[in-house]
Amino acid sequence: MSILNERAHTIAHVLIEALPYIRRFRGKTIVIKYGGNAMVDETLKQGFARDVVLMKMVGVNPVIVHGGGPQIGSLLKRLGKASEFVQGMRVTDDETMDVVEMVLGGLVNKEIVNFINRHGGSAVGLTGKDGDLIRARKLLLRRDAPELEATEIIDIGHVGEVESIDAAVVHMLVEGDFIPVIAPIGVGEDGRSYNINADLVAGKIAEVLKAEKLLLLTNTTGLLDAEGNLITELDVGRVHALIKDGVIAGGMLPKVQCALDAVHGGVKSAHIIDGRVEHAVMLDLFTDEGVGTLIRSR
Ligand SMILES: Nc1ncnc2c1ncn2[C@@H]1O[C@H](COP(=O)(O)OP(=O)(O)O)[C@@H](O)[C@H]1O
Ligand SMILES: CC(=O)N[C@@H](CCC(=O)OP(=O)(O)O)C(=O)O
Repeated sequence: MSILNERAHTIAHVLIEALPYIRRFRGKTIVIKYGGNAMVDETLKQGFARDVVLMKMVGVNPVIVHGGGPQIGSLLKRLGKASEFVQGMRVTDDETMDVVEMVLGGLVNKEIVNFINRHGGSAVGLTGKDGDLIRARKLLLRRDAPELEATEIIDIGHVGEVESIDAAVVHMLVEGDFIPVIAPIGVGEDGRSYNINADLVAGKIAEVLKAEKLLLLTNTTGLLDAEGNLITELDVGRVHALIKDGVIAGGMLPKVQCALDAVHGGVKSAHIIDGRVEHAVMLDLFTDEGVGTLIRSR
């Protein structure tokens, strides 16, 4: 076979391999959590934008929820403010909340929108304030304090949890063939802004939209065990032990929690994948190559 024929053969093979997946996902909603750690360079960002546009073009409805933790961290650093996390959540005082809103609702959100639109899609950026999409309440963390034989409540400022989602604006955009790009900022009953972990927002949105799949793009090959090996499918019964032993920690805590909540809430499956791999979204959805950690209800 000539080199040209060989190339044509490979292209045909790849397209044919995608066919059953396109048929399966056509008309369905896929919620993609695009973590700040997966937005590391231009090539990856362009690859992500192309994948999302291709999904839309073949009839799948992507809804993006993005993070931006490292991007918030770097602006805080430039402003001389330290980043502090408790149980994977950023301690958010008044000044930090302003920075979070600027970075997530402004810089990061508009960059993703712009990338998608430059690659032929029609993306629209929103925060949870637009259309009253994400109603939030203050998140109070709990920590067992054996020395006091009690549970300690920790207040970490303007950090919220999702109280409710009004997805009307998202439905409207999807029906109009737009790609919604959502920043994880919620609004309280009193009109205050809340900084919400992006994984938690993605999980709830996936639930409310009855998504076919929740894809969580991060900076590891997936969930790793104590030896650093990839856990390809998460056994729900194992989760508590993994948390108790400190194997699931930091930013992986809300990720695993939201994936479990989403599948219990009706999302068919959740997948934690490596966003540092070029075209991670396309590989996961349209080929047999999907890797990472799969979480599904039993
Ligand atoms: N068991 C685990 N497996 C993989 N990553 C873990 C685990 N426990 C903690 N982590 C940490 O969680 C991080 C991913 O969470 P996070 O930094 O919040 O990413 P993102 O910005 O993509 O949401 C990993 O880079 C890793 O440092
Ligand atoms: C409360 C809380 O921690 N909010 C996160 C929101 C951004 C986020 O979740 O970004 P990644 O997905 O990139 O980590 C933060 O301030 O970093």
